[in-house]
Amino acid sequence: MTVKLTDVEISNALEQLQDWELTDGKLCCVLEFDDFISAFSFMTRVAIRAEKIDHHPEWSNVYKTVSIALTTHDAGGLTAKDLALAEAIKIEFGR
Ligand SMILES: C[C@H](O)[C@H](O)[C@H]1CNC2=NC(N)=NC(=O)C2=N1
Repeated sequence: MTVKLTDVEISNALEQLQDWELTDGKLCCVLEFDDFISAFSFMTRVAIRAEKIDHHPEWSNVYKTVSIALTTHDAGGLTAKDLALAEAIKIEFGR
């Protein structure tokens, strides 16, 4: 059973994660790349990391923009798994 983060834990996490905001209870960001191939290769790298930690993003890609929303469906809110995936995304984005 995955434990939901508290409001304090969420606001602490948001302070660490620049580029991210809370929208409808999900951890969201919109990332811009130089071109489509950079955006899509980023998504491929994140997909491999997501599969390894068994936690998957809700996301979409339009040309060189990738929009991401993280939540834990099993828990009905944000958990440590979302923070772990956000960290992996941050590493792959390069900040
Ligand atoms: C069985 C498996 O662990 C679950 O279905 C996982 C897979 N990836 C997941 N990803 C996300 N974002 N939320 C989940 O609740 C979730 N559950």
